[in-house]
Amino acid sequence: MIQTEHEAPIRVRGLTKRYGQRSVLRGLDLDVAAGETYALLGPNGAGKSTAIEILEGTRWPDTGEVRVLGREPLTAPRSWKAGFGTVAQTTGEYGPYSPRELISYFSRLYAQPRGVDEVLELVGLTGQAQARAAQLSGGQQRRLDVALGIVGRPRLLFLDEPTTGFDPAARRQFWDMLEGLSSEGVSILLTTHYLDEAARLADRVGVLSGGRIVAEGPPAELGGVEARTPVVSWRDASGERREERTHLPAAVAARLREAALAAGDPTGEPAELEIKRPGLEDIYLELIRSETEDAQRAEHAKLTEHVESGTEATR
Ligand SMILES: Nc1ncnc2c1ncn2[C@@H]1O[C@H](COP(=O)(O)OP(=O)(O)OP(=O)(O)O)[C@@H](O)[C@H]1O
Repeated sequence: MIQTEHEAPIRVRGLTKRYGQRSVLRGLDLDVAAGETYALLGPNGAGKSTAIEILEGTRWPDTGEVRVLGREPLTAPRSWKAGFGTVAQTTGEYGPYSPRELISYFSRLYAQPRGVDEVLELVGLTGQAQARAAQLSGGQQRRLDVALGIVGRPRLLFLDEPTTGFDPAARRQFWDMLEGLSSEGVSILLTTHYLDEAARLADRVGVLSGGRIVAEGPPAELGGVEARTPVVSWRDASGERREERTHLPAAVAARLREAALAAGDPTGEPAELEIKRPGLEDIYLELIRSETEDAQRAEHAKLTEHVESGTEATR
């Protein structure tokens, strides 16, 4: 079926994937809208690369519905691949060629490629255009991966941990480039372990844990209002570290000051007072922690049930 005007570039329903006995995706639902940047987050081994490889048509799913640019990846014609660009987790092997030669070569595979100089400029490799790709630094090779991913003017871009190995200035330059692509209407599905990267780039983030998206939303809203409750912490008179979650941190600080004054401290300054608002990283870590605990409890309950039913059977 051809993509309808209103069909999202990525639509996934109930996707499952096992490697042998290990169930990696257990009913993944995912939508990425036209022009949207979506960051897929999750701990090592959560299945992010597996999901992306299935979307790109390089890995078989077990069950579920997957549509990318209006096609099922496994039955799509070769021309479908020209609609998206991909930057895999590992850097390509570029042999003895230079970035200019490689970009020029890859550009011939597409109907309306970007100009070679434009691509070099976009990824910040103009100065290394003639160098041997194999001799570029790790971060520069990664930029070359990106260059080859965008040369075909894709409508959709898959980026699997694209800025690993970038220095801070290169990351910022890369973010600007992605924002430029996004403003041209390119949809982006990104995986990253850098939460600041997700917060800066993504319209929405999704947390993959236990084979499913367990939380999803704009970076500033993930986890809901409760998860963002400020935490006031201080050290009390006995030296113990205390903390209080509150939507009124100034009121708590004022109360602590009153108490310190009343206790005879003329400064009224609570020891080591801090007010912290949980950021995306704190919220993400808390989500993963509670999901892992839930999964361990479920596993434990299953095991106990199994042992008990075995005991019953031997009676
Ligand atoms: N070809 C394969 N055969 C068997 N197991 C695999 C294969 N590819 C991945 N796995 C396993 O599937 C799980 C998910 O791997 P995947 O690479 O999709 O995770 P990820 O979320 O991308 O991890 P990371 O953040 O470390 O890149 C891991 O436990 C991994 O060992």
